[in-house]
Amino acid sequence: MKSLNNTSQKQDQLTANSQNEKKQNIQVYIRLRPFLPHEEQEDVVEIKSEEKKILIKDSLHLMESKFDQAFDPSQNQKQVFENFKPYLQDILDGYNFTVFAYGQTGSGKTHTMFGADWEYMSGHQAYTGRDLRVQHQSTFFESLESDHNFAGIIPRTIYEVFRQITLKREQNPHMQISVYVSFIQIYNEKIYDLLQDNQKPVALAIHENKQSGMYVEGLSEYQVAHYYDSLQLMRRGEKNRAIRTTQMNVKSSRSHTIFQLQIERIDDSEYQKEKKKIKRSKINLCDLAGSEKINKNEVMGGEHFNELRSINLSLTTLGKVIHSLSSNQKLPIPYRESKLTRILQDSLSGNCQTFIIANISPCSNSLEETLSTLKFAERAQHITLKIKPNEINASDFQIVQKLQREINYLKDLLHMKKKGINPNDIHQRLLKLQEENERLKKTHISINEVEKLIQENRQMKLEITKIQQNTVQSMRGIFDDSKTDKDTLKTLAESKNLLDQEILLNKINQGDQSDHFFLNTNSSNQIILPPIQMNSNDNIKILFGTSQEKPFSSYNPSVNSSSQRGTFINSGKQMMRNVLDKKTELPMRIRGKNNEIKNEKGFLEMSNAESVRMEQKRKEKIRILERLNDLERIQKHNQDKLKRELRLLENPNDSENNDNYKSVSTSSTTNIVKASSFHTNRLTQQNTPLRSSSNQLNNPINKQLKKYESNESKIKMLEKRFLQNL
Ligand SMILES: Nc1ncnc2c1ncn2[C@@H]1O[C@H](COP(=O)(O)OP(=O)(O)OP(=O)(O)O)[C@@H](O)[C@H]1O
Repeated sequence: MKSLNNTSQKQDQLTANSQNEKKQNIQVYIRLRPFLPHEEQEDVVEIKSEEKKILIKDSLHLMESKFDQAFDPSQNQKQVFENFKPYLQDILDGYNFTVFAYGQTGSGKTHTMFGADWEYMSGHQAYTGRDLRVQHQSTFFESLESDHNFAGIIPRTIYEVFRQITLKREQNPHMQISVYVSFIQIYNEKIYDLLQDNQKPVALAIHENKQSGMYVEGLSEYQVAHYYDSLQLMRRGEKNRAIRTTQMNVKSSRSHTIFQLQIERIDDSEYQKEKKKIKRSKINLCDLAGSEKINKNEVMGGEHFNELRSINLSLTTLGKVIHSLSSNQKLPIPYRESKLTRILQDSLSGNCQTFIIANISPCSNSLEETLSTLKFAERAQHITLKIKPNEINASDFQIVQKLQREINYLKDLLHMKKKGINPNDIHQRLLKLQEENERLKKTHISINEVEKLIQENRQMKLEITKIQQNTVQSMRGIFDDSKTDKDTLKTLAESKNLLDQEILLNKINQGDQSDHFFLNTNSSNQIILPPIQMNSNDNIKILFGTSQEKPFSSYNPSVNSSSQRGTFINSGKQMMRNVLDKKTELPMRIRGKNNEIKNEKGFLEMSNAESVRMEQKRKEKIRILERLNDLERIQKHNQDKLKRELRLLENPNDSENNDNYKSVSTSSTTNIVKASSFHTNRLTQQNTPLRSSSNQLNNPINKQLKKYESNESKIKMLEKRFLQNL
């Protein structure tokens, strides 16, 4: 099969309208997947890839259709991607790019977009060998150049974008290019962020504005510096995706997903400074949920039925939108009837180079669905899009942002007025609150001694935390100094306890600086433990650095020879340190209402094992904090008692304070002296008994002190129990 392998061919299809504007039809590619092992091999669908045609022939149908490309089952992932590659050359010039995979359930959409399914393949005859699987998997991570069969369009597009960025930077070092990744899921007609905590899914809303077109409010956008970060985010999202086993597919995607890359490019060179331009492009890579007929004979749960209804609603709307856009009559376009069409509105009718991959199955029992997919694909071919680069002046951008802020401020004022609140009132209230705070602070100073005690308690709390940490370390530390580094690594790989793994890695980090142990590192500064140590996928420790510290800043995807690669590899220990320090954060921004952007720190998972470890740590932290809160409550109770005591001493005639004081025979001054000496004693040597004149036992202060001491011992007991429980 010949692919569209050069830019000139592509240019033929584009009609220059104005200087940078081009007209282009939606490009439609057909991909026929191979028969799966359990499927009966029949000869009803044929692909003539040279002629870009598909032929359907069975007893009832005979039909031939031509598309922009037609891929037969022998064509691998790399060959398919080669057809998109030339279009990605424009991506840094501000052109938008969308690919979506459409087709019946089980027709190969996820395979095409993401890549081969490792888990499923491991059970496959041809891929049962664990070593072979591991080998393929690491190929997938290491270099897409040499992987032909596994990685799909999404990883290959990311790789290509970063390759383009490297080339652009080589040409112009003043070029500032930022890449942001987000990952959306549309499930049951609700939009979710696949990169946020999947335990608490929050449905997000879509908005539109002139600056950025359609956008999802609250969606996280992670800033990534290279291919590996983006790939990790892709895998994190994949894990959070809704899937189900259906009659047609063991792992059927029940949601539409859109993996987004936003690229912002600013030329910062001197001669550009006056008229600095920002070029922005958006890449949407969509894996649609598969169309599936409701089978009357299948017992289907309510949830499954709802999924199907939502999937069918959005796919029917997509069909209607395509029909309206491709027809000559001016029909209303029902974008708003589903979330999918609303999000894809820009890609379907606006300023975007759009590609549809129509996936089909070779089986005769899927023929009806195949024909419906082909009908959809034929219509989509007729849609023409006007494409131009997204470019704005940097100064315009700043002005727009400032205006946006002002608008928001005015909106807030309006909102307050509507609610009957005078903004001046709010200011007054704020001032009063500040005054009140000042007053409270002063009162606080007058009970200085008590403050000291509080300080002491804080110190105690710190010590408790320290003890806890030491206990955790000593209880969990399993490493043995006499072990060789190789043994240490072996223990690490075999260890089921993730915390043990971390401690061991820390030991390696902090330990002997000479190269006693051997770590495999590849071209991309990944660390791979030797295969003999692999018991499960989790033991393959492939660790990634992140953009902030740039541990892998010398990463250059364009370099292929292994000798050149060798020069990139730092010391393995150094890299481990990079990974184990708090380097798991990426800059992240979240789009708010009215296109405001909030900058935050985002977390990037290292691996499945890593994420489990993080979760364990989080739970541990919560548990410890809860315990500490308990302790703090008891301490506070004691402090309050002491405060009351002190107040009483300062003002002994205050009858409200305590009736017991009426019976105190000694003078108030004496008591004050005693109380202060107690506090001083508490601060220096806790167990020094209080010396007083006569009726020690009857003295109410002593009674209180006794109570305090008994509470103290209670606290100690609690601490002890707490530490034992750890
Ligand atoms: N080109 C291909 N080569 C080899 N195997 C393939 C190919 N396309 C699909 N498959 C296999 O077919 C099965 C179904 O594919 P996949 O899950 O990608 O379908 P899908 O269209 O995404 O389904 P759904 O809509 O239900 O999620 C998988 O086991 C996949 O590995």
